[in-house]
Amino acid sequence: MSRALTVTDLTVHLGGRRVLHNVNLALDVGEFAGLIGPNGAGKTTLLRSVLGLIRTESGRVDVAGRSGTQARSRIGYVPQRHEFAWDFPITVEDAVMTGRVRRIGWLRRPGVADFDAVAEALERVHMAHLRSRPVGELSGGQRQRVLVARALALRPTLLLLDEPFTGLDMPTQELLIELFRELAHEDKAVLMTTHDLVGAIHECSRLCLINRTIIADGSPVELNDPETWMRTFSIKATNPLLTTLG
Ligand SMILES: Nc1ncnc2c1ncn2[C@@H]1O[C@H](COP(=O)(O)OP(=O)(O)OP(=O)(O)O)[C@@H](O)[C@H]1O
Repeated sequence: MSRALTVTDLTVHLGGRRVLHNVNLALDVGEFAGLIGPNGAGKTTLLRSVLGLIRTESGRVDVAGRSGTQARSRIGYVPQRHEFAWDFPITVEDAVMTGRVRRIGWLRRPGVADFDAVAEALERVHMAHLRSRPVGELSGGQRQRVLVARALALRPTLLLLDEPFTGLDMPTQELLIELFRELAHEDKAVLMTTHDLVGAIHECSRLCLINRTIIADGSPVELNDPETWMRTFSIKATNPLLTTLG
């Protein structure tokens, strides 16, 4: 099993406040991990730090044994849906091709390999038949599938997903969860933030509980101590969430 991601002693300050403190996390190819924590816990900040989009105070990020720009070229990122410019007048195929820009270079034209990667990514999310549709005409579920295809077009080693199920109906959630599991079984590691705790416990092979730092990390079965969940979410022992999670 090869290591896809290593985060070592990562500390991040934003707006003069410490948002992440000494975060340590390691993920192997084959793992489908859920990054779980309350609002403001630093989940998105951690993903954006791994992507190199946020200046870190200290610490180190390695992707597939590399750091810096080389490492980032191995990451596929699915941002929250509202972060994409859906009113931009481009087709589904063009939107997915933007995922290849780092590989193609800003001023070059896409080649055969790029069109192949885009076609394959669209097939995987069942969107090939809509490749010529303007992105502004898509439903929420279709938009989410475009974002996933855009990340896959890069053929990444590590896939980072920021709340991919928000506002999706059950069939679309099922299609995506099945895809994420398959991708992990192939040659990737998948790290997903989610507020769907029950779903994460059922679907993820690993859970990373975070509240500014990693509170606990293990398989859903290993994380059976209510104290851990109480610390992560700052809740009392009587909170119904603990009963729901079993
Ligand atoms: N650009 C910024 N400048 C200052 N503070 C920021 C900035 N971005 C995020 N923060 C703060 O960092 C903390 C972590 O935010 P982040 O979005 O990473 O949390 P999260 O766990 O993803 O939350 P949620 O579940 O609500 O999406 C929050 O307190 C937030 O207000």
